[in-house]
Amino acid sequence: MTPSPPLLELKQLSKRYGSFTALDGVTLSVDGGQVFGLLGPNGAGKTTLLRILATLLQPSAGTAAVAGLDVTRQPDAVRQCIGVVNGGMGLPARLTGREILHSFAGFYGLGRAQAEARIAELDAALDLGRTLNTRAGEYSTGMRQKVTIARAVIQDPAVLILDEAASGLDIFARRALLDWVAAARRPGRLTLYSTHVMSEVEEVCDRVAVLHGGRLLAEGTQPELLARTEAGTLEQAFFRLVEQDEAAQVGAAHAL
Ligand SMILES: Nc1ncnc2c1ncn2[C@@H]1O[C@H](COP(=O)(O)OP(=O)(O)OP(=O)(O)O)[C@@H](O)[C@H]1O
Repeated sequence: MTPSPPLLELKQLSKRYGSFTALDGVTLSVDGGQVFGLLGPNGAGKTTLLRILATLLQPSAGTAAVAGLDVTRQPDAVRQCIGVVNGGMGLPARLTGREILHSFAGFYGLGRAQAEARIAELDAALDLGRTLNTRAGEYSTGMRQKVTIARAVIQDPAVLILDEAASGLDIFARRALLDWVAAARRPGRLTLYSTHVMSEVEEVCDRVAVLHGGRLLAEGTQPELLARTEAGTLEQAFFRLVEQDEAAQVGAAHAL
C-alpha cells in the first residue's frame, strides 16, 4: 500500500510584502491524526502562512501543499478540502445560522438531509442553540464565532485551519471548542491551531511549530521542545527559542 502524503507539506515557503520578508524559507511536513499548534509572537508570520494555505495569498517562493494539492496550482481543489476560521470572516447579516450552514453545505455538495444531520451533530458538539434560528446580524461575538466554526467544519474538512478561533468565546463556548478539537483528532484529518494562548496549545496540540520573524525556529512534540530548550514549561521553551533567535540575528548583523 502506498503511504498517504502528509496533509501539510511546505518547502522553502517564503512570502515578501515589497521588500519585507514575512515568511522566510519555511520547510515543514505534518501528518494527519493530530492537532498541530502554530505559536509565534505578533508579526511572526502565522496569519501569512495560514492565508497562503487557505489560498487567499500567493507565496513569493517555495511551495505549499494541502492534502497533496498545491495551493498555487490547484486552489479550487484545496478550498474543497479545507475549513477556515479567522478573525476577519463576516457572516451574511440577513441569514439565520441554519440558512448559513445549509448554504455552505450546498457549496460542498451535501444533500439537504445530510446537511441537517451534520447541523444536528454540530449543534450537540458546539451548542449552537439559539444561533440556528437567529439572523447573524443579531449575533453576539460568541454566537458569531460558533457559527463561523460550524460553517468551517460542515463538510468535515481534511484540514481545519483555526486562527485564534477561541477569541471572543466565553468559558463555556471555549471549553466546548477545545473539547471538540480534541475529539475531532483522527486519521486522515489535521487541525492547525494558531493562537497566542499558551494553555490552549498545551491542552490540545500534539506537535507545535514556533515561528519568529518568518522563520521556523523549532517543531516537535511538547516534550521534545521542552527537552531541546531545557525548559520546564512550554511558555519558557517559547521564550528561550525566541531569545536565542534574537541573539543569533544580532550576531549575524554584527558579523556583516
Ligand atoms: N499586506 C501586508 N503588507 C505589508 N506587510 C504585511 C502585510 N501583511 C502582513 N504584513 C507584515 O508581515 C508580518 C507578519 O504578519 P502576520 O500577520 O503574518 O503575523 P502574525 O504572526 O499572524 O501576527 P499576529 O499574532 O499579530 O496576528 C508583520 O510584520 C506584518 O506587519
